[in-house]
Amino acid sequence: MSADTLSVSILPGVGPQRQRTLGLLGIETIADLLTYYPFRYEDRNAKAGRELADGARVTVRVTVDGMPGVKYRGKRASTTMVPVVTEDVRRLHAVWFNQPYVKDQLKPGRKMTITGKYDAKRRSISVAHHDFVVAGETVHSDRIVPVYEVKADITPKILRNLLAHAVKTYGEQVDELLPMILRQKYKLLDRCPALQQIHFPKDGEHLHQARRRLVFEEFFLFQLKLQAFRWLHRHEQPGVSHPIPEEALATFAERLPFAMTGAQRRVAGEIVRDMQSPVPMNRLVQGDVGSGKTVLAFLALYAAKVCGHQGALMVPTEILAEQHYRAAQELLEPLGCRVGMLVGSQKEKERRQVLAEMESGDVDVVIGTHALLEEGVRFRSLSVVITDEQHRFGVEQRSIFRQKGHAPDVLFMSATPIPRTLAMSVFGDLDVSVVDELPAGRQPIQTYWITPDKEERALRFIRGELVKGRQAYIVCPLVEESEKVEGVVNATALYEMLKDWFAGYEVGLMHGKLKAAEKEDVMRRFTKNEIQVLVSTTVIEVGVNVPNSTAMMVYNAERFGLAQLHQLRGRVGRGEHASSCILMSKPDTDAGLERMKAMVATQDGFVLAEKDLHLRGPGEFFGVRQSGIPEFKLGDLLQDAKIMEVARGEVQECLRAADFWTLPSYQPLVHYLKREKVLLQRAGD
Ligand SMILES: Nc1ncnc2c1ncn2[C@@H]1O[C@H](COP(=O)(O)OP(=O)(O)OP(=O)(O)O)[C@@H](O)[C@H]1O
Repeated sequence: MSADTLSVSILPGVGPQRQRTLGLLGIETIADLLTYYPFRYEDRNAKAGRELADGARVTVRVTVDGMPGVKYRGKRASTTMVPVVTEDVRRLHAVWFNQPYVKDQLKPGRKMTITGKYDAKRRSISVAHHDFVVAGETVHSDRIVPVYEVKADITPKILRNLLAHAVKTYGEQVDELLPMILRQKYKLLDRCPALQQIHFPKDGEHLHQARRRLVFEEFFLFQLKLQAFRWLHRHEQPGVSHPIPEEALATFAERLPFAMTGAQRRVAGEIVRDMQSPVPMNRLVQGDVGSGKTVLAFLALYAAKVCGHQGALMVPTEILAEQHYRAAQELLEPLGCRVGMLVGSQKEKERRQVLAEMESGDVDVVIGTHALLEEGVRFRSLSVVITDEQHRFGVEQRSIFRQKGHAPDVLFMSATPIPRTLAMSVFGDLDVSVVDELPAGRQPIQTYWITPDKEERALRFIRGELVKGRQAYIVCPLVEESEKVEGVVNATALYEMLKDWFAGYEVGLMHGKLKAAEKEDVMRRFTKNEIQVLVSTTVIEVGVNVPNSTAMMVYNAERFGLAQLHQLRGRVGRGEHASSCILMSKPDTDAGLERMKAMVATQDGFVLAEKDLHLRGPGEFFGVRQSGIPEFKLGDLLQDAKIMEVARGEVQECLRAADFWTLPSYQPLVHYLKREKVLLQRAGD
């Protein structure tokens, strides 16, 4: 068995309790542990007293130079202070907060290495970490020290011990995935020394080399998954060719209550061309919020039916499935398409019926959630698969979905503008269409940023919209009181308050903790204008479409990222009426302030995404749900963009080689693809 699959429970000192905590940190196997990377490093190489900079976190070697004193403030708070002298004879004070017990160890003449923040005015260091020097021994802190996220009984020290043991015992046994030829070409460390150095770096240069190797590996494997998926897709001939008659397209366009925009027509043309070809389609449709992507998805589903096949649309939430189901029924049923829906919360009887209809071909189009991926879900002849907000479904899931048809055409829809600087390397495997035009007649959304003292004025403004017959969303970060965070509004309390405020109108409450049926009911009533004000958490952020809503107010707007605010704002301005978005916040950071300003300044999702990326860095930008891209453990898409480019090119080369799937040196990669379910194992493999 390779170390990749061994459980951490084989490590000394890991009993059931620690194993559980490790599990909470996402560490189950030895491989998980070895790739549990530090989130930062501290340079604990000792500095001389004269090199200390005010406010900096520093490490110095000192000798205790007097008696320690402890002052108590109240029952628990204490300050322990002792005079010390540095090796270059500067006198300072070392200070410990709330650790009175260190006093006993601070004997005059004792040598130690302390790390902490230096205050030049007081000439003191508030100690966060100390190590006493035992005669003749080198101190462990005199180097670059990794800092990990830890939890409960897994302290930094325990984690480090486990890592030391794992690296030593199993480091040699972890699978080396990168082919030798690439390691040589780019002078990359082997995997074992790289893991050793990333956790226990000898110095800055070793750390740099370790990181370079592991980031390359991470990006390479990411690209491999993407591109192998596409490769298989293309080579699994024959795909389905859809000879869509011109008249069918014309009929579809006539049924629409509006004329398509130029951008919609262009993208529709690209989709139709892909579908006509026997090479399976693999296309991403990117479009800003409200640009009208849904109709393009429906067109593809309809085209499948016209050609005698079936189409499926998979969306991330039941709210969306329900919304698209209703819209698809309205548009497609008069065109002779039978539409079905499959979601997790359906009653067994309903579910069985729709499953039977899908298998027999009694439904042509199915809209659903993850439930579509389950075993036992079968189609008579699935030829088009569409996933909305594709990033929420990994390659593995796409692969499972694809197996339910015979090399079906695949279309991804995304409302997340991925900054152009990154799109190339991240969507390296897809053809991309951009719906870069909003439907005619849309009025710009007026965005206001206000401070909380203007809350009443804003609510009065919203009432004004209701009087005009419009509807409103009021969004806040938390669901209920129990999650209480100082100064942050929760939906349940806000709902209670606003019911009175908007007396005479129906106020609804929506959040992720409601039962599926309740959510559906609230959403249906809001869509029908039986509810005028919807108080909600961010569950409404993706795709919800109620064009009569013209006002949105966001409480604690500082708690949301730019991309998320943009998505939220996109829930209004979807019809002919002028709309407004009021962001209420008192940002306490510069970045928060910048976000508010950016939201007021522009409505262009691409501009905002670029800004967000630079304000927060890719880690956080891509970490949020609305992102677009998986999180990387180590790689940083901005800083390491070059490595991603190179990895992408190398993967292309590998896959181009005729013998990729059989050559022994690539076998570890082929096994990796099987393990990751990109390459589904066939019986007998
Ligand atoms: N060409 C058009 N002319 C007028 N209205 C349109 C046009 N295309 C779409 N619409 C309408 O615009 C609204 C938004 O469209 P849709 O829901 O498809 O947006 P979307 O691109 O999916 O946005 P989001 O990503 O925010 O969900 C819908 O009410 C839709 O009926």
